[in-house]
Amino acid sequence: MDMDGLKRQAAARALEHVQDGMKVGLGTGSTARQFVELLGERVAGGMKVIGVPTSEATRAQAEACNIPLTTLDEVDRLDLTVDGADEVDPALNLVKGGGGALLREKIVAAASDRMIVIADDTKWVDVLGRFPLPVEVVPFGLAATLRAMATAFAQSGVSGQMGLRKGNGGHVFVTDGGHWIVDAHLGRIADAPRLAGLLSLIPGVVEHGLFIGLASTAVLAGAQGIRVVERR
Ligand SMILES: O=C(CO)[C@H](O)[C@H](O)COP(=O)(O)O
Repeated sequence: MDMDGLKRQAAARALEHVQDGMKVGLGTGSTARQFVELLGERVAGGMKVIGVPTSEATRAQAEACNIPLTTLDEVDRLDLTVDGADEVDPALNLVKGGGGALLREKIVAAASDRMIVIADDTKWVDVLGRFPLPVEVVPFGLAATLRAMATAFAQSGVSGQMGLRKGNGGHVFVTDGGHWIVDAHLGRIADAPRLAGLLSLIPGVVEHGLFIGLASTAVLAGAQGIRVVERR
């Protein structure tokens, strides 16, 4: 089966957890896209749910699928968020933000009673860090923020190149929130919670792509079938 087929399988399994009347966070990326498409089919069939999208791209897709939407200004908690990830480790800590939506993704996940991560099984890693860590920053004072990030890396025992993410045409990639993203090539993050805490202390860092203790379930689709991992 091709990658899209695996992503769809994971999305379909997560859909089994969506019940009538739920408020659902809608993730971003190619795997979350499969979930939104399948949810749209359920809505067309009469299921009553209300979604909160984690990006403008997901909002556009959900609207096209006629999924009713709301915001976190209008509802308090969400029952469930279903989102993809760039990496998942055995503690269900994640690297996210490959699609640049990490800030809204984390806000929505943190407002949810449960987060189910859906992915093909290439995203499963023993230790986070093979995928470059996205860090959303404000443009003002970028050099100072990069220096502070390098210090945070050293204090948590990692190092590596940092690069400002470029989008189409080589222009700086701008997030839905109007910020920039620095991708940090760290290789191996032995203590992800510590690094997450240190990055959160830096004034110019808006948010980082380490999702610690947010995911409760991972649904991983591979050639051998689907594996469901619950956080202990
Ligand atoms: O964090 C994300 C977007 O900010 C995505 O969930 C992550 O990049 C995985 O994307 P895909 O499902 O396309 O592999």
